[in-house]
Amino acid sequence: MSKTIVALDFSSKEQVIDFLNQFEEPIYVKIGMELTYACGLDIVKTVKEMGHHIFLDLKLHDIPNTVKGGMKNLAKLGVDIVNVHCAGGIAMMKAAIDGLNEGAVDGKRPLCIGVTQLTSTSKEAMNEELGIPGDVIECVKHYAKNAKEAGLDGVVCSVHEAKAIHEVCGNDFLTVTPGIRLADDSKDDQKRVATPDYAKEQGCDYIVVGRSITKSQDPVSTYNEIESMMK
Ligand SMILES: O=c1ccn([C@@H]2O[C@H](COP(=O)(O)O)[C@@H](O)[C@H]2O)c(=O)[nH]1
Repeated sequence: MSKTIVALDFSSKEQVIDFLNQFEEPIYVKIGMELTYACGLDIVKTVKEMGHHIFLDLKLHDIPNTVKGGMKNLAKLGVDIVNVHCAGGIAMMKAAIDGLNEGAVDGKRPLCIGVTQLTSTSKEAMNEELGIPGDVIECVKHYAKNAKEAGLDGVVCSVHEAKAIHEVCGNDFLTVTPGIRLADDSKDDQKRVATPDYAKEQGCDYIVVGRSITKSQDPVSTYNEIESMMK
């Protein structure tokens, strides 16, 4: 199984098909808000039929009953991973798992992971704008422990927190890490970034890579380069 999840941040089905047609083997992809809001959930079926593994990144965050109902319907799509915001709390995360179990296809529910602090959030923004004191790593570890208590399978965090999360939640608890950049890449809107080599060193289970691959002159060779750093 590949360790690199490619973020399909496109706005049309045609762009997605053109992009994926460049790859000879199935890859792991992430379908997020941009694509879902442009194409609807039908895009999941299209990408699944092309044979790719899917992380459906819709980051649910609502009252427990609503999240449970939403997850029940998402589970029926047969995707591999879904997610919620840890900030929704333990009861909400437990409800997400209940909904996924109710909607499970052939008794198998998607993995569910919790977003801790977005990789676009700096310590300063977390302290001053969000009103959460302390270091990012402390908040991320706290959210990860809540996610584990709720029965989630792992969290979304930056590479810089992955090792600490495995120490407190165990090595089986998944760390899925966006904010990945090659050494010469622009950080764009990301703040807590790292290279694929460093992600490997820190024991990240999966890395999520968007623009470094999708905007590359040669997406397949960039993908292969990144994937080889994770092996
Ligand atoms: O904390 C988070 C959670 C999700 N993301 C998503 O990952 C990709 C990253 O894209 P890049 O182009 O590689 O920056 C994007 O789809 C985000 O929605 C994240 O970056 N950070």
